Amino acid sequence: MKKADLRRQYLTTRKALSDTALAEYSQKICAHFFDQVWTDSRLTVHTFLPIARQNEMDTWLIVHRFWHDFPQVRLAVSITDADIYQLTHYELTPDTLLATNQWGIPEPIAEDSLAVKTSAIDLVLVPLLAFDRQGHRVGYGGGFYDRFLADCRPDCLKVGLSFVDSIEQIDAIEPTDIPLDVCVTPDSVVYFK
Ligand SMILES: Nc1nc2c(c(=O)[nH]1)N(C=O)[C@@H](CNc1ccc(C(=O)N[C@@H](CCC(=O)O)C(=O)O)cc1)CN2
Ligand SMILES: Nc1ncnc2c1ncn2[C@@H]1O[C@H](COP(=O)(O)OP(=O)(O)OP(=O)(O)O)[C@@H](O)[C@H]1O
Repeated sequence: MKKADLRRQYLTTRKALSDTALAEYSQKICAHFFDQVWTDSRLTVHTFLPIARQNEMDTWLIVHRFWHDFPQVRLAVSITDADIYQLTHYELTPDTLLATNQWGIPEPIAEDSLAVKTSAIDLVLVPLLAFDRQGHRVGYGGGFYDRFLADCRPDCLKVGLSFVDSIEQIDAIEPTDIPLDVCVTPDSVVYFK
């Protein structure tokens, strides 16, 4: 199936999720991530912060678990520059003030935050709408994560978080598409290599 069709279909599916289902799926994904994916050698972890109106995975559950149980881990989140399709990264602490951008994404305020270099990131939690058996993904179509992941260290672990199971195959994969290493769903953890 083509990316544009998948995007439409899975945006509709996700927007129809009840608050109860959203909370249950988010809790299951969070539990699988800590039980099966994260290891304590990964000290700088990048996450997205959820767009509430898009019913994205509630990554705040993961953030709070890190703050509470693993305070040695440095969390990083991005500011999105839509003009150049670039993400720049900053530390996220319990004291970080956030402002919501035009897409409903909570972002730190650059002047008040410590910058984090892409090369320092050990693990990235990747937002997606759908993924396939090879680890390819479909996002909102901006190519923000393709560019970001291309700049990450080769040993940086790319972890997709998905409410749905893998589909057979995403068509028309481009050379710029960076595959995931692993994807966590409410029911399973899928490794691609
Ligand atoms: N939480 C989160 N942060 C993220 C991403 C993401 O997918 N999730 N991104 C991943 O790359 C980047 C932002 N990408 C985006 C690209 C387009 C739209 C957008 O056009 N939103 C429309 C509605 C889209 C629709 O419903 O069809 C809007 O808000 O009006 C939003 C975010 C960086 N940060
Ligand atoms: N490293 C790159 N350099 C230049 N263009 C790129 C790069 N990566 C992706 N693109 C372009 O960005 C566009 C959107 O890519 P794609 O449809 O894969 O987005 P997506 O993965 O769904 O979105 P996102 O990464 O924002 O979640 C494509 O036209 C692609 O060619």
